[in-house]
Amino acid sequence: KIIKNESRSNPPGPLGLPFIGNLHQIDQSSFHTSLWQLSKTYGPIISLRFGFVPTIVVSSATLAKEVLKTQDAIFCSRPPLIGNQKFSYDGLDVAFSPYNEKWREMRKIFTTHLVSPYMIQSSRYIREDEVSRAMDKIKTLALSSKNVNLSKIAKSVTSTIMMRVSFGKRYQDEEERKKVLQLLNKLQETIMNLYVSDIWPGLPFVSLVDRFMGKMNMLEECFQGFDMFYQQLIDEHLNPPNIKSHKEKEDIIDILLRVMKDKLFSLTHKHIKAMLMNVLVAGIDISAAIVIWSMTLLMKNPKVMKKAQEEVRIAIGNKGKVDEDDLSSLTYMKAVIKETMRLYPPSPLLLRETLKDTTLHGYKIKEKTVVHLNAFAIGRDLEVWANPNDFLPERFLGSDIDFKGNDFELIPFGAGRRICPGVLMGVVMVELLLANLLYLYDWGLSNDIRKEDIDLDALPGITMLKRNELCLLARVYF
Ligand code: HEM
Repeated sequence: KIIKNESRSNPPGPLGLPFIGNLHQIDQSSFHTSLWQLSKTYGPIISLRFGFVPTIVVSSATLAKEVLKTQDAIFCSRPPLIGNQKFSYDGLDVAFSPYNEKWREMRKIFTTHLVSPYMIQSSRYIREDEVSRAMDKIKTLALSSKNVNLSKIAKSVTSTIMMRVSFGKRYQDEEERKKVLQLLNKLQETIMNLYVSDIWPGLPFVSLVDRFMGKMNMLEECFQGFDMFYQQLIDEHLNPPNIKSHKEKEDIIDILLRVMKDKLFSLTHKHIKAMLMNVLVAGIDISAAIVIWSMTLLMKNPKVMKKAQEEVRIAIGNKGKVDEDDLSSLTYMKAVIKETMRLYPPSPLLLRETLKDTTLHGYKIKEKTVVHLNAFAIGRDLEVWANPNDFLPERFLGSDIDFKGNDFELIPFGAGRRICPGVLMGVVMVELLLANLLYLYDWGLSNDIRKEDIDLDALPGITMLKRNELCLLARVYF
């Protein structure tokens, strides 16, 4: 009788096996789609068990509101997974830290110093400069009828911008920037690894198994690569070389070292490195992913492409480039970006952990339950979206729905206490790059490819990146 009562108070879900739970029912290479499929069978709240770890998956806007607003104070922590712990210097950062006083301090530093409106304004010249350099590169390719690898270009732009903003120098040395991009790819891969220690915490020898399987080495190697890179940059900032020629305005490392010196917060170099990790991981891949998915969907929907190009070309006239001041007038392009993030939210799953026992949708949820909010599934929820599989930016015209954390059917940046603090910085970078691509060039496919052939496959990882690079032909319009 007791067992029956207990099972009724748990959210529904597929029956698991002893010891492994539901691990065998999930496709790790496409975690969010796998969870989405399960939600179609079991409903907007499912309970799963990965090894010993109780997990729930939330896949409707109504329940997302309950989790991210009504009960945000209970659902606002993050689970201490092996990979996240490693890359956050054991939770010294903002993104992976559990919810506690220290996190509040770090988040305050992040929002008031690193991604504040002032910081966004003062780094504007960097974004405009980098986007304009990328447009010149595309022009050269266009004039010689060579393919433009937009995936490469988008990552190159977002990485150069974020590295200039963070470290105060422009990485002309391709090798060094490529090394950082490679480390970021490795991070995406290692962080998605299944660690035995995460699945069966508390069992003896689990960490030895992870070690034996080479996973810890991979993690350590990637982490050390970043750590050495950051340390070198911090040292350079503490003992700057005499030649000041390349020094830009105050960068993120300068700011954090200043905060450390002012002793307002008890910062160490490790805290600084953990925050740099957040800036790079969040700023580079995610912003590039949005631009690449937008261009992919525009290529597959030529009418939408035409409308977006007409808008920007009429708004900008013969000026020759789109500046950040011009972005506010590009209503249709902004709708294109929203629609892209509805279908391809670059962080498809928001990861949370409960701080105490609670009740959700009539079900009992225990303290330290891992929670996946499936933004991907919510963006395709038939209850809230008409024709969810169609790419229709028009649905956002004249609609108040935004991604600022108040509309729970569209949560590419999350919501509540843990909402992305970098929204403004990310969005302006995405809009500036996309607007210039649409304004300056007409885009086409090589002869042997039809628009139907462009695939929509995604790579596994915490960021949903397009698996195959998007290569297009550009024709100079201006
Ligand atoms: C443009 C694209 C971006 C998207 C779509 C995005 C998305 C997200 C999402 C979904 C979360 C988790 C929110 C939650 O759990 O509710 C997040 C957190 C975070 N993002 Fe972003 N992000 C973007 C850009 C940036 C940028 C440019 C930065 C920094 C420079 C940044 C820094 C962070 C940090 C530090 C967190 C952790 C917040 C916390 O846990 O308190 N993001 N982001």
